[in-house]
Amino acid sequence: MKLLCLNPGSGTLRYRVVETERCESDLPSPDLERGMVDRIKGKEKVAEEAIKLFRRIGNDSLDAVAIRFVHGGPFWKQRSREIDANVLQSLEEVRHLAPLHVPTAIAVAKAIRSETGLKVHAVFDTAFHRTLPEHVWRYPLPHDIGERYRRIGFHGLAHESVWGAWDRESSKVLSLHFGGGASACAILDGKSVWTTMGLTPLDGLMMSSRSGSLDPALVLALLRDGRSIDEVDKMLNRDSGLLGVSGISDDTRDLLPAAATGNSRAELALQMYSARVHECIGAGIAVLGGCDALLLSGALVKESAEFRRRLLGDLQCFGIKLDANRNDRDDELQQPTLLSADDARMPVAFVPAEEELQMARQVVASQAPADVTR
Ligand SMILES: Nc1ncnc2c1ncn2[C@@H]1O[C@H](COP(=O)(O)OP(=O)(O)O)[C@@H](O)[C@H]1O
Ligand SMILES: CC(=O)OP(=O)(O)O
Ligand SMILES: [Mg+2]
Repeated sequence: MKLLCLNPGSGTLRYRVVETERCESDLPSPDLERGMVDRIKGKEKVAEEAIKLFRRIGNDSLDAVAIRFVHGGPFWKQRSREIDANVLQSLEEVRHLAPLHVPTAIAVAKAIRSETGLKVHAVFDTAFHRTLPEHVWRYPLPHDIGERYRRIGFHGLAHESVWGAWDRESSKVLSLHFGGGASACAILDGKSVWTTMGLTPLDGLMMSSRSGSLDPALVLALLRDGRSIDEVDKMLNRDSGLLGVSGISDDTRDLLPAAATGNSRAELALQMYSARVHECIGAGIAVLGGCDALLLSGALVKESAEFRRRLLGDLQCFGIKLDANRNDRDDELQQPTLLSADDARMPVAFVPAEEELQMARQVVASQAPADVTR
């Protein structure tokens, strides 16, 4: 099956055409066509780009389309599901739980469905985290709040694909993904056992325009001080993180040079981002009881040696030591690349997050009769 995988993130639209019969093979990339529309915001624009792409690739050369849904709503434990009007309605109901993602994915789904009679699959970024143990997924709230308000976890496509591309002999893996959103995932023998995002992808690490974790009473204080729910939602999701602190940009391609030329708010934003990553590396290692490999992925670490140094350069207490020659390169990392020194106690590597390939795998897996997530 020739599947067009569309991945609308918080800052980009990535796409890839995958021949699904080959997506599990270890042969050189089963790529037919792939790419990214960068620096794109707003659901209408993303949907327009998706349609342009679909028309260019051509209805006749495709068998189906898959769209990444960051929040799966009632389907969050499933790998994927064919979209129909009922599925779309259920996903509409969780648009507020991932406001940077779900409304856009819905707009893309509607646009593609109005263009073609091909099957369109929603692929869920949450399924990998269905193995979180209860003491991790449950919040310390009154017990009868139940499962509705629980940790779900996101970036599952990225974390699972990174784990799958790494040496599967490693039992304890800490995966750190840095895109517009950022999260960590502790993986024990291939299963997600802890992750920093929660009920929504606003939780955990500081991000490009998202605050990450805060004192929950701060949200109450903002509301009590007269801001509306929508204003607070916008502040936390769109006006915070690197953008809010720096006041310049949500993009490390702007902030790193600004910090280098003395912009103190750009420097502060980058320091705060790294400090939260340091805290979560400590937490992840504690959760796993050690760590056989620390794996980095995502656009922010892919081509910036300096950013990787900021994140990991000062963590020798954990046995983390970047090798200057391996890390300090100007080119974009494309393949799994060891970054740590030979005498480091903990291997550190960059591993590309093949989210679109993982989407194709999830569509295939959920069509198999034995699929456990159905
Ligand atoms: N070299 C780069 N290419 C693309 N994005 C980058 C790069 N360096 C930093 N970024 C930041 O990373 C974000 C893109 O991350 P990515 O994971 O591709 O997208 P998304 O978060 O939309 O999934 C951009 O919004 C931008 O702020
Ligand atoms: C889950 C999430 O935040 O995704 P992205 O990094 O693609 O915005
Ligand atoms: Mg992304």
